[in-house]
Amino acid sequence: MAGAPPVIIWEREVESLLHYKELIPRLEEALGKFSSRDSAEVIQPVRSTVPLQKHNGFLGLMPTYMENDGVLSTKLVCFYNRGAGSTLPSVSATVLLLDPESGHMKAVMDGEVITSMRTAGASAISAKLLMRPGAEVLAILGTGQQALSHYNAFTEMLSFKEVRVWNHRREGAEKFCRSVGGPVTVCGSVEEAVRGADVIVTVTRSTEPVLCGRWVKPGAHVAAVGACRPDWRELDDSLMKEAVVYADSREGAMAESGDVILSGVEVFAELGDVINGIKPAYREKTTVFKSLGMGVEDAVAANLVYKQWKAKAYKL
Ligand SMILES: NC(=O)C1=CN([C@@H]2O[C@H](COP(=O)(O)OP(=O)(O)OC[C@H]3O[C@@H](n4cnc5c(N)ncnc54)[C@H](O)[C@@H]3O)[C@@H](O)[C@H]2O)C=CC1
Ligand SMILES: O=C([O-])C1=[NH+]CCC1
Repeated sequence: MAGAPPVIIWEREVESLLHYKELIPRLEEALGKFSSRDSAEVIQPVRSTVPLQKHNGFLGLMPTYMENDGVLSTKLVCFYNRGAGSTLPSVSATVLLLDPESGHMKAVMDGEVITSMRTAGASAISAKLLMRPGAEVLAILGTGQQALSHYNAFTEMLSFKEVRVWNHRREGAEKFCRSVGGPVTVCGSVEEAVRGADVIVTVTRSTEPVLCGRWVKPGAHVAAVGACRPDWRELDDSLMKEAVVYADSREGAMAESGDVILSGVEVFAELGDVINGIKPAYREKTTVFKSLGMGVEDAVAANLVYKQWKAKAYKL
């Protein structure tokens, strides 16, 4: 017999219920649980992906089960490499939260805010763990959705004296500056943006390297978020070979990251290995965190949204 119908929690409401201060500690815990490879903690296969050739995109299916926490979810995410003229978003997502015992659907949620915030949250964790102490300059390459969430997460959770942005279309960077709260410098080239930067975030839709190792200060930390297909790149070979490479999921990076696969480098550790104290954080070296995005990040974010929604609905 079917249970109660699922609640529907859409974009504005997700936005009002999800906050980095609550999300980031849960993400950190989840990354650690994922890397423990304990099936009672997290079961999360590498996402299966269906090409949407006609639309230059992909549908990714991202199921996750956290038995000990009683959380079962799946995200359906479509991501596209849109042409310059398109007004449609590059990422469109829905998260389904289920009761693991009955299989009934508890909630259907907008997944775009969740995707933006959990991705930026994971990158902020990578910077907290891997950037040099006293980091002052943040450079963001790309000025779309992920750039905005990364700006918000990094300025809220960490502290920088200077934020620089670059976009392949200058008007995009200028619009970004007008839309954020604090001071940001628009740079005319990638080199200008990243020279001397302590932390660099790459959040572009590029399929070719945009960031070259020769411009990157030794000891800088790079959170590489775009290029989530095996033949897409954001970082050049010299940077990949110079850096100690961390990833959210080793299997994910080896299956999906063009920067890892095509440069031929090894993933040194998962972020969760560092969180679990299994692998060191080489803060003094140049480090790359290759983010592909994981279902477990969506699961904890969606579970948090659902709990907050229930607390609000029932005034708990
Ligand atoms: N690692 C993860 O968990 C996630 C990764 N992504 C990926 O992150 C990237 C950014 O996503 P969004 O911010 O949502 O996209 P968006 O479309 O909102 O922003 C993309 C930015 O890249 C710029 N861009 C487009 N073509 C470019 C090119 N050839 N060279 C340099 N810059 C270019 C655009 O002007 C824009 O500033 C995408 O590749 C997306 O697939 C998105 C969600 C999660
Ligand atoms: O994890 C995620 O949701 C995505 N990774 C690449 C595009 C969307």
